[in-house]
Amino acid sequence: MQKSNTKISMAVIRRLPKYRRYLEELLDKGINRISSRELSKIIGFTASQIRQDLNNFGGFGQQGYGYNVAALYEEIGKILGLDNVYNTIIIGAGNLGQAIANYTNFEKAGFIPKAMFDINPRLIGLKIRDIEIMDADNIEEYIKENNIDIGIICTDKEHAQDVADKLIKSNIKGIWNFAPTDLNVPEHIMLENVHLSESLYTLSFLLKHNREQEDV
Ligand SMILES: NC(=O)c1ccc[n+]([C@@H]2O[C@H](COP(=O)([O-])OP(=O)(O)OC[C@H]3O[C@@H](n4cnc5c(N)ncnc54)[C@H](O)[C@@H]3O)[C@@H](O)[C@H]2O)c1
Repeated sequence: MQKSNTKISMAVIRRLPKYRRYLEELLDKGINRISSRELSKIIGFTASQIRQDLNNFGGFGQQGYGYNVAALYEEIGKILGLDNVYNTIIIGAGNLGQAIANYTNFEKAGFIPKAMFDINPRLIGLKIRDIEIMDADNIEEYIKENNIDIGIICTDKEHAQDVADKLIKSNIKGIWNFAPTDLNVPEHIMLENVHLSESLYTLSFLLKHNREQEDV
């Protein structure tokens, strides 16, 4: 029973992949039923936080029984849209772009890498696994002809906004941005940033101040 999740806070949504990861581990161990208290022990959120989070989506637990791990895992996957398949392209076929192209688990989760794009003539025409690196001049045409949902930006930060503008013009739906810059995108484009250096500098702070990390 899934309620509309339009009003769910981003804080809750950002916890869902973690729930799903722990539930997958439980399934791998053959555990099919878990109480919010037991889940709390392994995941680190309080039991009431867990109940509150999952109630947002209609609640999957039953008093005295707890949660059915497989059902909850599947439902969270659906809420996250992981029952869909997404066509993706990677723009910037350098170190990071190639690493992402080589990481087959994204593909297994339904994020299909259809092509890569670069401006470097030495890269154009090469393949990473079976994914061809194409000339960045052809991005817009390719997106329109191949029903691409997500553009993954792996260029340097100086070119990232130009690339984003091209993606937006071609009616891309989502952008996964790895360049360390804040992109300007219209509201209808879903944008998710991965700023690795910010995470590293947070670790630096934690080391310097010897503070334990807290989940918010
Ligand atoms: N490699 C990492 O682990 C890492 C870590 C943190 C952040 N990042 C960020 O990710 C991005 C990529 O890093 P990298 O190490 O892969 O860099 P890289 O220099 O190896 O690759 C960048 C690629 O983007 C291409 N490019 C530049 N402008 C382009 C355009 N307009 N269209 C298409 N391709 C274009 C370049 O030719 C190059 O091949 C950078 O913004 C970097 O700051 C990378």
